[in-house]
Amino acid sequence: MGGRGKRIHPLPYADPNLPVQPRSMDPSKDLAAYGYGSVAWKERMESWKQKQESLHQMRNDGSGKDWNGDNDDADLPLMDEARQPLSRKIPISSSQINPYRMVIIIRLVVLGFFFHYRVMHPVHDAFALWLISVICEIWFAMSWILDQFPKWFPIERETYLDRLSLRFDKEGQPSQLAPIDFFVSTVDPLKEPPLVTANTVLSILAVDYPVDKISCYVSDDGAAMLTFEGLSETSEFAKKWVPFCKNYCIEPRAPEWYFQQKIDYLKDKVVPNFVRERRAMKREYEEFKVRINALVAKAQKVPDEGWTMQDGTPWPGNNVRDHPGMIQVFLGQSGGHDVDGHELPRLVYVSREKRPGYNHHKKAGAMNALVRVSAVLTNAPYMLNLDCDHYINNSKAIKEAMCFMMDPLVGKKVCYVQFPQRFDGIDRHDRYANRNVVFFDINMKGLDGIQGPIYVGTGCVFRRQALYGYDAPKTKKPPSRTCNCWPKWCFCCCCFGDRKTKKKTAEPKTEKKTRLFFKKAENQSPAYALSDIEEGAPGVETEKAGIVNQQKLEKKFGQSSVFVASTLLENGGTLKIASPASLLKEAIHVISCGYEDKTDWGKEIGWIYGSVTEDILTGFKMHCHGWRSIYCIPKRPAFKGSAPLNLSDRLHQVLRWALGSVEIFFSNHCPLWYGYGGGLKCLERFSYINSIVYPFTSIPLLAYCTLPAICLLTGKFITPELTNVASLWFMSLFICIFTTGILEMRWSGVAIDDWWRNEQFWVIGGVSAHLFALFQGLLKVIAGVDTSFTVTSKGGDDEEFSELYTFKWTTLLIAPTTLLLLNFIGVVAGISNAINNGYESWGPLFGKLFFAFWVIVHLYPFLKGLVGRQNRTPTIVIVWSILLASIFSLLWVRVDPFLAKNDGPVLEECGLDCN
Ligand SMILES: O=c1ccn([C@@H]2O[C@H](COP(=O)(O)OP(=O)(O)O[C@H]3O[C@H](CO)[C@@H](O)[C@H](O)[C@H]3O)[C@@H](O)[C@H]2O)c(=O)[nH]1
Ligand SMILES: [Mn+2]
Repeated sequence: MGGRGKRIHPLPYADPNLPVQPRSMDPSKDLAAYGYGSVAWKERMESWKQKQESLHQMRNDGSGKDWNGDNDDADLPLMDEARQPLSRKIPISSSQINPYRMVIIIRLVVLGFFFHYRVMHPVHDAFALWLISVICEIWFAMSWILDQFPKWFPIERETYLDRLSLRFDKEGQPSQLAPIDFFVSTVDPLKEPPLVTANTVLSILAVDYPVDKISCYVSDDGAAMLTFEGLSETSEFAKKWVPFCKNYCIEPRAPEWYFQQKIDYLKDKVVPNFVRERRAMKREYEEFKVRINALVAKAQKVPDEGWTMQDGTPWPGNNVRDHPGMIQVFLGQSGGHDVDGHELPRLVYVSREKRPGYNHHKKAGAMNALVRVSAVLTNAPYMLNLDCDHYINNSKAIKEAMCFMMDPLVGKKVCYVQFPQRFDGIDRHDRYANRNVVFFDINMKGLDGIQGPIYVGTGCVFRRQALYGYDAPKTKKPPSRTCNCWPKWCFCCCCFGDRKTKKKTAEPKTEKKTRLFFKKAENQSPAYALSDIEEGAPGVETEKAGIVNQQKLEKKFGQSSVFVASTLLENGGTLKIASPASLLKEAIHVISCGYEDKTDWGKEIGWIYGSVTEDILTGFKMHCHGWRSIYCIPKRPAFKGSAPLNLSDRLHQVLRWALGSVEIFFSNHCPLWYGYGGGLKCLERFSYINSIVYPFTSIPLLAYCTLPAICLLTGKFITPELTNVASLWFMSLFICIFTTGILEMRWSGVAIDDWWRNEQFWVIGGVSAHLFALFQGLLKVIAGVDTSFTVTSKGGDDEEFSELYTFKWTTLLIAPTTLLLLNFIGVVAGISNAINNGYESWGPLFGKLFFAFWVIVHLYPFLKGLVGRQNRTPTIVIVWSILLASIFSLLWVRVDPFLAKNDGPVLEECGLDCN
């Protein structure tokens, strides 16, 4: 991990010859955006209101002025439908958002008075309790502020797919939609079943987009022949599946989920052949599934001599930690057509080289390898990355993204379009808040009104140029990288041509389809020397300048002229003169493990290294470069994935996320210090800070959850006896907290149970996984213990929810279990004590019991998970009966184990010095 000294990189590539755009920072605009209640803010509100009105008018008379908020003064003349903006911002209605904002302000004021009271009124006979609780409360208040204010300007968006097709995809004309490369990452075929990956790949190949514009790259970090063979089977099955999807417009286009739908599949279907074809296809899919199962069964036991491929050669990836890079192209122009004779999208298997002694950077490293391979082979200007279990659920998803990316006005500044993560197969009550609804439907909408949502690792369409570490273009004039402003050596880039010309001149395939392409490590060298690229570029001077430039770029992007040349093509396209075989050779070169040495990969370019939550870091970097991102929520969820169902797996996932945040906190990319003076907006920074400091909240949370038990056991409390004024502040604070919650649910449409699950899991995760993450993170910083990326298993499709009830013991369970026990004991002790001491002691007890109750209800789903299903009812009954039994027995015997006398030598017993 880099030192903390080098934090700010004002202009990382200040090379005069490079098309670096100065950052688009407009201080006046930024101030206006964040000075709540200031004059500027009021003006902004006014102009917004005016805009709303004119917008309304425009809708009514159907004129097409650009009203996409980002370009206030862009004057598009009134034009026909095809020239209208492709998307629109929909602010939350003021009747919903204004009360919400008002309550937030009130809450802030009340909080001030609350703390004034708390600080001025220490509890003298329980000073430690008071001090700890006040510190915790201050911390909670601060984390509330970090979480709350990025939700000040929530927005939603609407896309116009019909306008997109009118403009770029007219019928009867060659489509002008931009090409896109799909990335799928997989690592362990046992935890991530090949059938799951196959479904994802099939949903990509069948997506509703021109075939010649899409390519699918699958990264196999496990170098598993099972994955490879699974993909080979998948490519064969795709020849039947893809035309079926397209002919009958079915959704979703992942067969497993399509056939599993419990809806009337004949609804809206009018083609007479459909029923017959569907039946046949279902059969085909079942046969395919069995073939995959057979592969999986075969892969259970590794033969002594390792795996052998069908042609008899040994599988190059037999040693997972030490193997060459492998690439295999399935389908595509020369890989056979579908059963209707149409072309299929390219499907590329990629397993990057692994050697001992190299840091492979987990998923981020895999993604960067794909960025380079795809740049060499297809170089689409956009790419979409998906985890192997996240299939395309809405075949129009890519078009949705293009409504932003290809919009001439909004698009240029957009680095990525993030879709919310949605899940299948979660238990109805979503016990462990797997759906994360609060995050995806509240926080992310809030961020979209500022600088855009954070990147969540999957379901995200990127602009390739934004991943290359460039600053965002200025608002007014989007950059045009035409060749006349470039040194001559770049001329050859222009003859790379775009895909369409390439398609026509495609060369005969030289590789036999079944042969896997890989190369031994010893003689890895660039397949293209600089001279190849410069062929035909006249002029010694310019040539020299070109070489210098080229060298600079190679220092940044690595030693591949083909790759470097590809980075200069803003609109994509590849080298026309090269044969597929030589391109594959180059592709092997760019996935070799030494390739990234001494380059900017993972530091400034591509997916950023240094954290197991590479996603936060990667998005953060782009926002620092002044890009904005877009949050797109189509009616039909764009992508769907799976989530860990049982308690232990879920806690481990949350542990990894929290650990990733702690890693970022201690890295030089910590949002608290990094990137000032760049393009990162203030509230956006708040949100990033929130997303990396939250594991630290686990410490005050743990303390706060222990307090009620201690209070009950000792008979002390964290506040002195409340005066009327004081209880007024307490009450108002409670009411404010409650109302913000309610109003938030109202504008976002999140249901109360989702919201409540989120609260519960915040406590459960907080006192277990986040706490551990903190320790592991510190261990990493102090002792250099490396962190690992444990993938979650993407369950099978066996018995429904059986996963939910599996119980696996892990140390993560200790802290919450102890808390639960302590609070139960506290309740028992408190009640029995009150009974012993007569009527007047019930009043103060009430507050403490409420406090303990708060802890117990938050941990309730945890208790359920602990208890499991087999003896679900009995065990809970047992727990409760133990509780009640002890209360009554204590009452009966009238002994009090915790209080010897009424006025308290208890303090020594609990170990707290409360004075
Ligand atoms: O060395 C590795 C480790 C993981 N992966 C892939 O990373 C993805 C995510 O792994 P998963 O176990 O499903 O993690 P989740 O917690 O479910 O994933 C969320 O959180 C991750 C960050 O921790 C993000 O990378 C993911 O995109 C996001 O969906 C999977 O496709 C893996 O195949 C690799 O390619 N190489
Ligand atoms: Mn996952």
